[in-house]
Amino acid sequence: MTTPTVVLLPVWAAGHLMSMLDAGKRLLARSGGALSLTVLVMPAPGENHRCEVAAHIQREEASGLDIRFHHLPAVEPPTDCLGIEEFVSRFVQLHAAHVKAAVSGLACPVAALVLDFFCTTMLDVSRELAVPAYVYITADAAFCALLLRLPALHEEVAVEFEEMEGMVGVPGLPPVPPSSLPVPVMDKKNPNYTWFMYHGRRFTEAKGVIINTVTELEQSVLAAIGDGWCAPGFPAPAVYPVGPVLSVTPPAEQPHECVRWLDAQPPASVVLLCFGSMGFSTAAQAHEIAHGLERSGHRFLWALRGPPAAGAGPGQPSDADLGELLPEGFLERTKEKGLVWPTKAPQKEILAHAAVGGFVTHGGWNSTLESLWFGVPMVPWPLYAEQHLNAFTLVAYMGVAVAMEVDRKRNNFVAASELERAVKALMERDSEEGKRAREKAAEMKAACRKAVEEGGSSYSALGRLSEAIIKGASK
Ligand SMILES: COc1cc(-c2[o+]c3cc(O)cc([O-])c3cc2O[C@@H]2O[C@H](CO)[C@H](O)[C@H](O)[C@H]2O)cc(OC)c1O
Ligand SMILES: O=c1ccn([C@@H]2O[C@H](COP(=O)(O)OP(=O)(O)O)[C@@H](O)[C@H]2O)c(=O)[nH]1
Repeated sequence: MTTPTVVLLPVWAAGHLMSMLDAGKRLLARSGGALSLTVLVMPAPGENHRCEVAAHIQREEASGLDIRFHHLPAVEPPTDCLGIEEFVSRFVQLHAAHVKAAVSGLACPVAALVLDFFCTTMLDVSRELAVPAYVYITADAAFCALLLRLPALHEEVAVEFEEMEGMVGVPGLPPVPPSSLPVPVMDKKNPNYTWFMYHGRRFTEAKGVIINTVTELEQSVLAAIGDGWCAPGFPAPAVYPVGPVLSVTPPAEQPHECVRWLDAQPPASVVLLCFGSMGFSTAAQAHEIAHGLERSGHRFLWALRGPPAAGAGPGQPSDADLGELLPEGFLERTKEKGLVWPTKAPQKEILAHAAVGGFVTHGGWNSTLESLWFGVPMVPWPLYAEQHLNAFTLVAYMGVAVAMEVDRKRNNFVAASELERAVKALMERDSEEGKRAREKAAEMKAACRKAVEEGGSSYSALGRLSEAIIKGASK
């Protein structure tokens, strides 16, 4: 009989697709040849994403691993969506018939369907085809716990969360300030919110949730999910914390200009500022950052992107026009101390460099895991998606970051004085706050590395997952 296959259904966003593919490859290796991998590829909406996805797939196909890519037919994207979560969820839903046809048409037995958390509408397909389904969470366990809890929270809190008295209870987490909830949760009237509730409710129908996190990082939250505390009255999903799932590639033969600059800096002296694939600064905000950095006196590597160009999509920052974005004379005054990089930077290579001692980050989950993998403490500056929740957990729960005041009502504005304070608190040897975050980040670096080694927590979770899938396939 042919090897049973695990079918992955990722969404096209790089931070989702790559994470899921890497998790799938680890599962493949852990199954010892008992499973193969099939990836269903939805044609990404938008030329940019299509090219990015094609490049990733080309690289994977050249790797010689037992992965088959099955390209689904294109569908007409919905045109009346109010936000990204609604768009992604509805766009995925329109692929139901194609996913069903693709899965039922596979020549080998299908052991499991693994769905990105935006794809829970496909749980109907898995039920119709009697294929066990798992949900893959590209973010942390705290995000998973909140989504599981959201339908009940919705009933308990009649007003907008911002208007409620007190804190939000999420099992396993310290009380969460309403101002730290993810963007789509901040407006109950928006379909994005309804979709988040929908996905959270449907997580309980899956055989299990696979989370890109590490047990040692989120022990109490993972226990709360697994014990059914997040959605009482519904089946508790089996939990598989398999992270950190990151693709850390060997350094390039020709070191990048950022890396060459770092080579000339003292150990742990540089603060990196980088804001994910969608983050950008207006000129007003860039001025505040520049003044804050200059006044902090610390060395910096700043990946600066500008607002999307006319005609570009909302999630596509432009390469920075430094003359337009930075204060007069800033580059000249700081040329001995800093580098401003005006386009996408090689973030993982930078974080791996011994000269980097701190990271001001938008707090996307992949960036967070990369920072912890290299033991770099953070100052979170949340911008979009679930990043405000991440910022809270990094500071108040995991203890690996120093807090910074971000004005959510003013487009996540940070004043120069506040950035200066946070950078000093993070970087200075005699700062108690910084010392705590540095020690905890170093501890988590060790925990992350141990987790993926033989016998480690994530290695074991992957083993349990592989066994559960193989057992399900043989039924
Ligand atoms: C988690 O909830 C949200 C996710 C996203 C989101 O959307 C998205 C759309 C694209 O077209 C391209 C992307 O790269 C992309 C990425 C993305 O999520 C990122 O996922 C990471 C792993 O989960 C990480 O946690 C980051 O913080 C996310 O930005 C968008 C969104 O609202 C804007 C969400 O609520
Ligand atoms: O200038 C940049 C910005 C981002 N990234 C990478 O893009 C990913 C961002 O993922 P994350 O989940 O942090 O945030 P998102 O961009 O999805 O919001 C991470 O792997 C980063 O290393 C990068 O290499 N250079």
